[in-house]
Parts: sequence; structure tokens; C-alpha cells
Amino acid sequence: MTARPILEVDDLVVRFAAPGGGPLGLERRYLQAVNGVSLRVEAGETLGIVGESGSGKSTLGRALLGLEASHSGHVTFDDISVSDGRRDALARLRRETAMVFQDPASALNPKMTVGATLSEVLRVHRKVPRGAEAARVAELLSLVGLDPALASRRPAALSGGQCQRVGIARALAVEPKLVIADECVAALDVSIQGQIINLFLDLKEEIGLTLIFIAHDLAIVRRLSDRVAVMYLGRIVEEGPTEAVFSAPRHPYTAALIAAIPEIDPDRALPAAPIAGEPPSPLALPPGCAFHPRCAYAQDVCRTGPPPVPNRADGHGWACILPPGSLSPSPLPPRLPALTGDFA
Ligand SMILES: Nc1ncnc2c1ncn2[C@@H]1O[C@H](COP(=O)(O)OP(=O)(O)OP(=O)(O)O)[C@@H](O)[C@H]1O
Repeated sequence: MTARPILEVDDLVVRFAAPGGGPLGLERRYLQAVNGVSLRVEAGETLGIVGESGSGKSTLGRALLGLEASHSGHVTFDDISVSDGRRDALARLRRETAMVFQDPASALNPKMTVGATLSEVLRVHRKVPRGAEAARVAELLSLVGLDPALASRRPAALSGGQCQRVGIARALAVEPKLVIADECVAALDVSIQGQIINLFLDLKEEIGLTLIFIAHDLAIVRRLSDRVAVMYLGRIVEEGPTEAVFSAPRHPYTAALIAAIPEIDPDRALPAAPIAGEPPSPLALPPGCAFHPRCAYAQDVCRTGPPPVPNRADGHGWACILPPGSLSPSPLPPRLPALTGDFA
């Protein structure tokens, strides 16, 4: 029996109007920050979303929580449709989901104590009876590994790691069915990052937290995620069980990102990322596969044909004409001879 997804996303498009154009006669141009994304998240699962800067991770995360309007496509959260913008559905989404942001200090009100911040969430969401807030605040602080005595402090009197734990406690205060963490450890020291990752791992075990973890640090995502989705210019180019994706990537972009992960053991360190150049402008996507100008494996069909049809085998999807096992484990793959046959 397959578990029921708590979140289902079908062909989601989120776009922003480009500057210029519009009413004076010029045709309005749009940047497709999320360009036809489909994915599933099951209860208790952690989905990591990775990709270079500008690949659309944050826009996708915001759209999933109704914080960014979608242009087309469908998002279903726990059996309610949230993409048609119905107020009651959005209100339920807000009650049952939470976001943890990158910069812990600026995400907290500097004038409010930790206790007041958490109590406010409990009150607004009517999570505990009047008078029981202080006890629940202490519980929440303990849950994220903080001394309940910190409830009387303001953010300025906390370290970055402590602030991020408060941010996580605030997210947990609504007893969310889904938490989206967007680059929530990027601003922290490496040792504090490790502590926050361990905290998420504990929360998965203790309260069955369902988490979407957005990051460009693949090593962290590997440690935390059950499945991983790799984004490139608004699309998911590869998605599957974390170890399958990391040990045998099927898209050259994923392989290149993995090759760029710094190795702790210098003897095993691989040379720098082999991805050539910068990503193209999302306003002027190349024809064919959008990754082809940077891909060491590109064939003529990748340059001129339609964008690759996503493949799926063994629960592992990839949007490339290459069959599984084609990618060299070397970070500087040789150009492959021309492929024959239809792999799509
Ligand atoms: N409000 C906006 N208006 C116009 N363009 C936007 C807006 N927000 C994001 N974009 C553009 O959408 C694309 C995706 O941005 P997004 O921030 O989602 O990417 P990201 O993968 O989260 O990047 P990063 O890791 O740097 O946060 C980028 O080209 C970005 O410039």
C-alpha cells in the first residue's frame, strides 16, 4: 500500500512580469520562476529541494504555502485544493503549515521576548486554553533544545543558532502538518548548522514532522532528506530517493552539482564543479533542453528538439535523454558519442 501524499503539486507555474512592456503596446514578457513543477510529499517525509541560485526554489516554497500566487497548475494540501485561491482553503493552509526562514534574527520581532513571540502564535491559532500559554512555551523551547528560561529574553540576547531554534519553535507552535524551511541554516556557522540539522532529524523521529527543506547545500540535504528534487531554471530535472540520486544521478546537472560538494577527506576531494558558465536568463531560455549550453553530454536533439520528456523508473525521475548509468562518475565527464535510439 502506498502512503497518501499530504501535498500534491501538478504542473505548477508561477511567473513574474518582466520590467517594461505591457499597456503601451509592447507585449508583456514573463519570467517563469516555476515552470511546470509536479511533486508529491508524504506525511512524515522530508523532501529536499536543491538547485543553483535563481532556479526557483524559494518561489516554489512560497507558492506551496499560498504566499505567492500561481499562474496555472494545481496544489492540493491534505485533500484541499489551495491553488484556486479560495479564502477558506488558504486560511486552513496557513493554520496547518509553517515556514522557517533563512535569517533567524530578522524573522523575529526584536521588541518581543521569545515567550511573547511564541505566546502570540499560540493565542492567534487558539492552540492552548487561556492561561496555559507559558507551560506550552516552555514545552516548545524544550522541544527545540533550548532552556525554557530563555523565554524572557529578546532576540538580541540570543546567538544565531538560538534564534533559529526559536524560529523553529514558532513554526512548531501551530502544530503544522507541513513545515517548509527555506535556506534556514545558510546564515549559521557550520557547527550550529549541524545542531539544527540534528534537531530536524530528532523532530522527524519524535513528532513525525513533514518537511520540505530548501537549500543549495547538497551535503546538508543529503543528511536530512528522504527524497530530493533538483531544480534548474524553474523545472525539476531530477527527483527520487536521496541515496539513489546522490549515488547514481541520472541528469548531468545533478551529477555536476554533486561533484562540486566539498569533500572532507582531501585525498578523495574532486576538482571544482564542471558546470560550464552561468545559467541562461530565465527570460531568454534556449531552445531544446534549457541545460544544453552547459552540458558536457549535449547532443543535437538537446539543442533543437523539444524539452526532454521526464522519464521515471524505480521511483526515480529525470528529464534527460540519457538512460540511467550513462553519467561518468568523474566530475569532468568526457563528451559522449552521439546517442542513437529514443530514450524519452
Ligand atoms: N518578486 C519577484 N519579481 C520578479 N522576479 C522574481 C521575483 N522573485 C523571484 N524572481 C525571479 O525568479 C527566479 C527564481 O527566483 P528564486 O528566488 O525562487 O530562486 P532560488 O532558487 O530560491 O534562488 P536563491 O537560492 O538565490 O534564493 C529568479 O530569476 C528571480 O530573479
